[in-house]
Amino acid sequence: MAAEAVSRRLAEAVRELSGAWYGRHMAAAERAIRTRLPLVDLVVEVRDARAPASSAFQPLHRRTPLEPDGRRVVVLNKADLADPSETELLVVVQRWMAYMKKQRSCPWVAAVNSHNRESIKELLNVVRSRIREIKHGKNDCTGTVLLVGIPNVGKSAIVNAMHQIGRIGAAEKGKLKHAIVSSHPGETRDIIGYKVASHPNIYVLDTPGVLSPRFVNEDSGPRLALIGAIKDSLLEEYDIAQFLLAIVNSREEYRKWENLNQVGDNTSCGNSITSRSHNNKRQYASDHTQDFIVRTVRQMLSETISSFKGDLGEVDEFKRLISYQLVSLQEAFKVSTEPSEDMCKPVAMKLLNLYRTGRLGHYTLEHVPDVRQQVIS
Ligand SMILES: Nc1nc2c(ncn2[C@@H]2O[C@H](COP(=O)(O)OP(=O)(O)OP(=O)(O)O)[C@@H](O)[C@H]2O)c(=O)[nH]1
Repeated sequence: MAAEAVSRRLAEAVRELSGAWYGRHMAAAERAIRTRLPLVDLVVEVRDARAPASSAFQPLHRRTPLEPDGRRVVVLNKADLADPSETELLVVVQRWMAYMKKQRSCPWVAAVNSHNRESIKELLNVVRSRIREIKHGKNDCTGTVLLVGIPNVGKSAIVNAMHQIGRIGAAEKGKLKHAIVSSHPGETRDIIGYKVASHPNIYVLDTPGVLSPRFVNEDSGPRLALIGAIKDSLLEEYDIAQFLLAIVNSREEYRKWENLNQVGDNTSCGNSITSRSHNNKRQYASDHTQDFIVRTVRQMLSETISSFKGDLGEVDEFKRLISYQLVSLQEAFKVSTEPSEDMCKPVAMKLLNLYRTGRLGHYTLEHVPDVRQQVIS
């Protein structure tokens, strides 16, 4: 309840923006994507594994979808940042639903980490086999794939990885292109094609991120702000950081940070989505415990939650803890500013950066039972 109150405040701030993120450029991109939808063989919809429902690409769902051909693959990217057990469960549930329905209209769902070679290879295999199916097994054909999604979900990172890993000829390797990857949303401005495979030839079109001005769900705004799909500059970073702390304080992850100084961090989750099935050392993500700042921040958060004497079920008490944590974090981050300057902003930005790069643990913001109905239909 108390955490929800913090979330509601951010939801209001997002609502007050009235879709300010949806500018002329995004509207033009949406039109261009719609024009291409009927022309391509396959659509790969990229979502954020931490918010699989809120990060759905609305333009696909508002109009007659691509089904019943089932020419859609849903990629839950940034699986390394989500709670691995929740992502795996969602993928399994979704695949079962597809199997039970025995319809090709259910999209194939894959959890991916675009920084992980094996993960991208698996995705390439799925795309390749889908294209072969659609082209009736012909190897000498050409397939086109439209990669769509909201801003900052990692479309360009995926296309770069597929382009580099895809089995294209040595001569073609010299012509490798690079899509712009950035931690800020809205960097991709044009639709650009990349060859990712031969026999059959497969071209993937990377598209600009499009986030609809209105969300289906009231709770989506804060989640989309936290995962970085909405430009931080449109909101107060401090509000987003408070929402993040509300989540951290409500989950159990901090308990693993209690004894950081004594025995080292035993929170190593690795990248269990992709690492479980492969024995490649490089697939294990760092748990960042060698990073002094990360350790200090985790420890500080753990201590402040454990030692808090107030009632965390009470909204005011819960907010008091968050305010206290944000002040304590100034020291942990070694933020020093002039007395006249606002210390909150740099602290909030640093905290968000830790979360968005997976250094503050693995949090899925939407749980499987809640999203199953709406998530991947
Ligand atoms: N941890 C992690 N970070 C990722 C992953 N994929 C992408 N990123 C990061 O997410 C940020 C956004 O990636 P982009 O590829 O630029 O996202 P995009 O969807 O093309 O963004 P737009 O240009 O806004 O449409 C970058 O900082 C990437 O490094 C992933 O699987 N895991």
